[in-house]
Amino acid sequence: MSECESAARPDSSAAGDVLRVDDLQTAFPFGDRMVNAVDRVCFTVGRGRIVGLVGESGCGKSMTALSIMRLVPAPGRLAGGVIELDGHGDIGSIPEREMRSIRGGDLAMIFQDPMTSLNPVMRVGEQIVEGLRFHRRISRREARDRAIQMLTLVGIGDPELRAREYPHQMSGGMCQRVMIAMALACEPKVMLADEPTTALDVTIQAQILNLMRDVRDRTGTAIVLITHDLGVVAEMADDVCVMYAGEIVERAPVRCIFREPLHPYTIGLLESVSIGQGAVHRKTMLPAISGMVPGLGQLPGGCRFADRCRHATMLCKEHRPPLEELEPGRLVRCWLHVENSPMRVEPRAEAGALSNV
Ligand SMILES: Nc1ncnc2c1ncn2[C@@H]1O[C@H](COP(=O)(O)OP(=O)(O)OP(=O)(O)O)[C@@H](O)[C@H]1O
Repeated sequence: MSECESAARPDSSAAGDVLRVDDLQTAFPFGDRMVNAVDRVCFTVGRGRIVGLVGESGCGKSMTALSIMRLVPAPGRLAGGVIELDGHGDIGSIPEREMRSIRGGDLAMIFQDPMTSLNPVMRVGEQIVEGLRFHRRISRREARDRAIQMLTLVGIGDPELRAREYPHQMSGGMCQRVMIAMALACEPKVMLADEPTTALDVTIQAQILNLMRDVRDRTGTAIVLITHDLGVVAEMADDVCVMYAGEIVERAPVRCIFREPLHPYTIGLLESVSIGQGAVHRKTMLPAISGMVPGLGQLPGGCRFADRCRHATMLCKEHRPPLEELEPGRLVRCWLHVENSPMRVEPRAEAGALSNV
């Protein structure tokens, strides 16, 4: 059994999990060995829930999503674990041919740059129609009606006219809406969204986030939202997975992450932003956490955050902490919170004590 297989699901379990990722490992060659860029990652996503994957650049967020899509770039490869998608079983081990019918169907992904998904030489309406015809047995006419319906759903005015345009005739925000329309056309059970608003200006960003939440409410599609932006997480996510150097270091309902973060890395991330009046703002003065995420060649044997953590002891440097379940849906990978650890502190006292990471 994996270290988190027995751990309780986040709050989502009541709604029924549509995605269960367990012990996911994705490896890349480094010198003469394989190193896990995604290391034993576990989380679940309930129907209609939004799970935020957060962490600095290089923490393994995108690679986790690409692994779930089975799109790991060579020479990387899935090295272990289970990816259970509702109605399909473990999609980590099915033949590629079968996977192709799931990608863009029950499992969709949108990227930061819509141009990675949109075909520049095909009219956008036609692109949605093509996706629908590949995944669903419907006539061209039905597919065309559905494409217009989807463009309307994502807030594109004059959809009949817009459907005949090419991506280069549209703004970045419009293209992102088209990509979301494409991703949602087949009513996926899960949509993986990798920094979907990072490239957009603030007003459009808010519109796209509202749109995603609205679509989730209307369709019940579950969303895995990848971002380095805690403001987006605070606004959108139900549950949060904080990633560091390929591992999940904290997993909790969103309110716990903001009110009572436990992992020194989560606390450091929160200290690099200020939260007020319901919004999260980036501070300009910091960085609150000095140092950098270790590269694949320098992953330490013990706690991967130890070199940047002011609480680190020899125990942390030499031994990898387990992902400890403190209460259902609340998990943390830090010796400060492991039962019987000599470093253990009481969670509530510690939230204040650690405020200065
Ligand atoms: N094609 C590749 N070959 C080798 N290593 C890779 C490759 N792609 C990613 N990695 C490594 O995998 C790790 C995780 O990268 P990943 O892109 O998933 O991080 P991320 O958290 O999504 O960061 P960002 O927000 O910058 O995309 C990093 O150490 C990165 O260097």
